[in-house]
Amino acid sequence: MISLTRPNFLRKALGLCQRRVMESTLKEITNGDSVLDIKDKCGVGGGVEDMYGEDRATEDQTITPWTFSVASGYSLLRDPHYNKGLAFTEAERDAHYLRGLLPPTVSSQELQEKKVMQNLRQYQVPLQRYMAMMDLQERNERLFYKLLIDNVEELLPVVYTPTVGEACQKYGSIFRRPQGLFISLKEKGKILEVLKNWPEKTIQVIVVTDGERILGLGDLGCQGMGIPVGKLSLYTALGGVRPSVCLPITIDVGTNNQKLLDDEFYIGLKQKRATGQEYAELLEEFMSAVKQNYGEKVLIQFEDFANHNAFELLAKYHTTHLVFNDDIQGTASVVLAGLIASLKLLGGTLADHTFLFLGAGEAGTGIAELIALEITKKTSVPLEEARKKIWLVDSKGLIVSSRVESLQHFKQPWAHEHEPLKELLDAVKAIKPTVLIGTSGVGKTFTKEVVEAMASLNPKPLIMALSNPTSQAECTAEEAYTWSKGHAIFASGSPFDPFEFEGRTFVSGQANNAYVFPGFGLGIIMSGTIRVYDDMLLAASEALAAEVTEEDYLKGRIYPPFTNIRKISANIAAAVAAKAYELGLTTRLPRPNDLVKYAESCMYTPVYRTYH
Ligand SMILES: NC(=O)C1=CN([C@@H]2O[C@H](COP(=O)(O)OP(=O)(O)OC[C@H]3O[C@@H](n4cnc5c(N)ncnc54)[C@H](OP(=O)(O)O)[C@@H]3O)[C@@H](O)[C@H]2O)C=CC1
Ligand SMILES: CC(=O)C(=O)O
Ligand SMILES: [Mg+2]
Repeated sequence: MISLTRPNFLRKALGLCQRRVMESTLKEITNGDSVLDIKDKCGVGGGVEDMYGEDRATEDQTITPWTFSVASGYSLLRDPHYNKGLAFTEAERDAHYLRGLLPPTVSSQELQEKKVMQNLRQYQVPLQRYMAMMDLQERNERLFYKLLIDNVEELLPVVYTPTVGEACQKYGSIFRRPQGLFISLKEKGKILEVLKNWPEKTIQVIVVTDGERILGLGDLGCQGMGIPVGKLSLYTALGGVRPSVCLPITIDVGTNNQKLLDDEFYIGLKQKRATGQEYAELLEEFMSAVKQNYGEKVLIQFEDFANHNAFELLAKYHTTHLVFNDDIQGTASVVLAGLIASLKLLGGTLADHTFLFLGAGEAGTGIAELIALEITKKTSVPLEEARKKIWLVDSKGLIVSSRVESLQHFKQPWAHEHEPLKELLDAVKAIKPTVLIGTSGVGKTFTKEVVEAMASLNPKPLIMALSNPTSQAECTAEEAYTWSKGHAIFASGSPFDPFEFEGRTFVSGQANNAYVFPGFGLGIIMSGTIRVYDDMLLAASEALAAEVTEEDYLKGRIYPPFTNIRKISANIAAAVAAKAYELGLTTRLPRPNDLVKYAESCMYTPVYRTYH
């Protein structure tokens, strides 16, 4: 294998494509800038361009003295991108200096998968499974993704919600190796340099958090890193985006979590959160550096920011950068898909239903707005009117017009005329919703009385307990089915096991943004889309809803199983890309004829490659 080596740098074995090596080398030598970038900066045309960018126009630039070397067998075994463990063939063992470094047996990837699954299943504690999976990802990336893809229903709760929540809470203690970039206040003024320290030069998706609202677990500061890492592993496993183009980032501006500040193993800045101008300036530098380093078409997914920053960042950057807030937009698209699908069971159109939310933050108001938008697209009802079918309750009670002056801006559109009500149960009785959605981040808030009230008002109450992880779910599947006497249609943000009630087995759906963001991102990347528009979210919702089958409905679910997720992601990607082409937002031209086939052809597969 040909590899590039560099002191203080993660070693990167390339060698599968000579051209990629040369391009990458050229970027490195020129400190990440292309020759044209440098010429732009110098304001001169330069002499004859050689492929190393070493013409007169670049003479005053510092360069990194790269050397090419052949990776020894030992370092090949320790490179997670290329390691195949016992699956190296006899010929590869000869060609790549591996003789003696491995025991004699040659195993297939399938056998390796079987063994690792067997080992994983022996762990009783979910966090141990999580750590074993993270170890595998660091040891053998392709095997990690093969496991995740082939056993998605079993392993999603391990690498994602609920276990990732516990992992973030204990991240300081279980931390072994950095899996993404940490950008803290200490790096202010140097963020572009920090980005250049990442070993991969071509990045297409960044998931970034500042750790202030990790699932429903609150401020976990720097330990929120588990979330971008987990989300990006789903980009690859569920959406087929290559792992090398994914970059997890945690921005550390401190934490207000006193428990973490007092914890000797805490890995982040030991200070209270920076706010106001200091925060805005760091984020501005970050956003500029990302665009400067990776160009216009890198997708930046904001994840688990507290709502006061989340709405502001989206509003500030959606016209200048390719940004997407998963908690506001991705969640909205997934929930809307479930609602569209549920109409087959509930009857009527969306406009015929009344929606009540517990929780009026990112998820709640994001979903509410997309429902209203969909109603206006499907009927001639104006947005203002459509919003009147949607009610939200926050920590102070029902959002009503008498509260409007004191409401945050994102709640104001939902302040309808009504007497103030403090309790959710009173709101259910007064508003008489057909659909109840939990986005409060507070567990056990859909009480027996609330579910019974929903069941008394509706033959089939639709109840969604979206808060994560499981401990924060507004109610469990068992509670929803038991208290509604088997009448509820139920979905939740974190998964629940099938539940048997009076001889019938109910399989609830997982209303989680993981259904949409991987396919959504793939659609954007493969079409070279440069901005995210709401119509693309609606297209994703329609595509996901179309995947729900009669068999799913019979089991009581309004989402398809995750087992088919790669096919689903290809369809979502195609629908999103088609909408982006229609809106003129794409740069990958001409438009491929068959976007589903194109999406499938773009997908990363984790099978081992043969090394010559
Ligand atoms: N299933 C999925 O795909 C997703 C799930 N989520 C989950 O949704 C939850 C909320 O996330 P997000 O919207 O971003 O969080 P926010 O902090 O933006 O919003 C939380 C909202 O809940 C309200 N709230 C808090 N406590 C109560 C209470 N006891 N009674 C009534 N309302 C209450 C808050 O009220 P106030 O404004 O008055 O403070 C606020 O309006 C999290 O648990 C998260 O994991 C989020 C995204 C996706
Ligand atoms: C699923 C998700 O994005 C959340 O709970 O924040
Ligand atoms: Mg989130």
